[in-house]
Amino acid sequence: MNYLLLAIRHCVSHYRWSIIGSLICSLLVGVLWGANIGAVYPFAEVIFKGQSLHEWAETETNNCNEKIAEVEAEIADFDQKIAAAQDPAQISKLKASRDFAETELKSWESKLGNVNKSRPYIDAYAPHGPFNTLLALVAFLLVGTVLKGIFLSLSMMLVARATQLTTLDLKQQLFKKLLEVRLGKTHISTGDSTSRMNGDVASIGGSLEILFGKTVREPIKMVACLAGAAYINWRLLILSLLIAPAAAFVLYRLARTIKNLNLSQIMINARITGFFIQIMHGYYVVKAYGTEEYEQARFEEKSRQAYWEQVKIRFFNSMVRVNNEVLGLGMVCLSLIAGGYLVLNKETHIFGIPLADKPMELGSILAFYALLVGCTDPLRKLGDVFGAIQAGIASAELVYPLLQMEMPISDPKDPIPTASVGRDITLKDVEFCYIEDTPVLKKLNLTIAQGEAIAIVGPNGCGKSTIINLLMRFYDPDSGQVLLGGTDLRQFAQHDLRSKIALVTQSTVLFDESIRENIRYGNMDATDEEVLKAAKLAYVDQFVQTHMSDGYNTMCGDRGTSLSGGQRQRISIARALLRNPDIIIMDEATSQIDMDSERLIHESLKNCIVGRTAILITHRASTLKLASRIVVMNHGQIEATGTHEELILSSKTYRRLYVEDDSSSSDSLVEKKSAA
Ligand SMILES: Nc1ncnc2c1ncn2[C@@H]1O[C@H](COP(=O)(O)OP(=O)(O)OP(=O)(O)O)[C@@H](O)[C@H]1O
Repeated sequence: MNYLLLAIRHCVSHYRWSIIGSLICSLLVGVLWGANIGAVYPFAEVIFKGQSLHEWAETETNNCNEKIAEVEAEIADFDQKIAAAQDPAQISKLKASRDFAETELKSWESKLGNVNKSRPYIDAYAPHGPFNTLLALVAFLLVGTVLKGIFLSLSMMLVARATQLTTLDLKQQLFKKLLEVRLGKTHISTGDSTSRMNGDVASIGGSLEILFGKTVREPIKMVACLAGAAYINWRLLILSLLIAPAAAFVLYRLARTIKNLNLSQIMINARITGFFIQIMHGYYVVKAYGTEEYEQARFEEKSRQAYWEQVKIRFFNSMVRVNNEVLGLGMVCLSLIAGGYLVLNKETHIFGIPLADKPMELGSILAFYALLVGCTDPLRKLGDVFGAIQAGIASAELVYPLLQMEMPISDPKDPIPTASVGRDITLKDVEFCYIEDTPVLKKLNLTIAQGEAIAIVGPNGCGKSTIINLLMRFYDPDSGQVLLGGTDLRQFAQHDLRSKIALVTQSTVLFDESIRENIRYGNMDATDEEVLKAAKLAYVDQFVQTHMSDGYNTMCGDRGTSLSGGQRQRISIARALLRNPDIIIMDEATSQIDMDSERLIHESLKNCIVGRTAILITHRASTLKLASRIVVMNHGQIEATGTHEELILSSKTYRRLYVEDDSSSSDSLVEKKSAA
């Protein structure tokens, strides 16, 4: 419950007036519910005795006075007998009977007091004649029900406002957190993130709505009924509630089981979501390799697990309902037996246990039963929502630890502005591994002077992109330092650092927005003219004018899939150019550019890197030519540094990658690399 309490606290502290308003409305609903059921008492009195309220009050007053006189006489009799008695045992028995008569006297006096209090109102307002009284009661029931409906609706609206706004806040916080904590070595899968954001937040919102709605309203209704029943006969009520502790224990055990089942269900659903997203992304691979049936079978296996968990949850939820219905029925049965015995035999005791001060009348026992039956409806409704609350508790146990997760990559308290340092980059004794004991970078040292353009080459998996990950501070090194202008990157605010860098990655990521907006992503403040200028420089304009019917408004599709690989890369280069960065990083940024465009784009890249620190990870000879220095990496270390000519002589890895084929052909270089 702890984590759900955080959601409750948020809801109450941020939307307190809605919650207070809903509580007041719920209270009124409860009172009206009890009052409507309590109306059975005068209704029964009128129907069974054919009296108006005036006559009833008259009869009650006379009846009470008679009873008071009778009991007073009894007490006086007991006093005489006690005074005359010798045997201590008999005296104590007489005293006990006298005490009981005293209680009965008080009860009649209290009833007389109540009747006397209500008489002025009955005299002033109550209708005359039994039928008119009946009509007034029916009108009271109708008005009560309409008012109850109005307050119920108000309460539901106010609760919905508070809980939906809390859900919205939670989504915002979670979105912000997911943007932060997926950096570094924290592994949060897409399936888990999606599941937390959609299913779990909605489940928390749903259980808050129930908690502030039904779980407040229904118990108030129950309390109103129990209070009415206690007013009629509290001893009989306690007897009726004897079954409650056992039912509460069963409920407690069921709660734990349902919560654990919900946790496991959420995990399975997250795996299904992750699997589904993966298959949708790899749709054409599935089709091309004809693995539909295989994937269908995998999907079915995962879905079946979820199905079984769901069946178990449904079973235990139904047990809650059964438990609550047994509790409700048990209460009514116990009171039926005991109350029936008292009324039929005009008794006040069962097995010597006093259950009533005076013999119960038909009207009061009927009202008592009606009030107990009035408790069973809220009990049943609470049983129905119990499972949803347990699901909310389980979801909160997954969402809140994520929200409280420390940022794996954090900003310093007093960040140094990047404007105050140079743009030279140094990697000093950098060691890094993604998985423990599997080093990717090993004591790596590299310096890139301000304004220098270097190319990094090396076989697949040697750690080139990992250097970029550290430069962008997507990860921090395990040991050693990455420095900008001599200052450790950890001393800068991440936003400030990244604002100085433009990154073009091999797998271009475009959003399902227009081409214009995808370019503008590089600088959200750029004007349309600036966007167009960058687009022209990156040769986006060329294909937009000839191929795109909607021009720059053409939508790029889900992850840019409506465009070709080369078109996507050009857009991402335009995006980088628009950023006007101090440092430019190109990770295989031109691998999909066609031969025609290659020369033109390289002209624009050449202009782009002038005066900037540039890091080019490339397999293309033409891009290599843009660099003043080439760094050769192998097994997470720098093997050699130099110009193309120097490296041919000094580096075995470089020779293996670039010289054994015709180095003037960019195509052959790419092929050679792909085979590596
Ligand atoms: N997120 C990750 N989790 C675990 N291991 C990773 C992760 N990213 C990369 N690696 C591993 O780190 C090593 C270096 O990867 P990196 O992407 O830096 O290589 P690269 O030189 O850029 O390769 P390529 O030329 O193929 O792009 C590889 O062995 C890779 O499997």
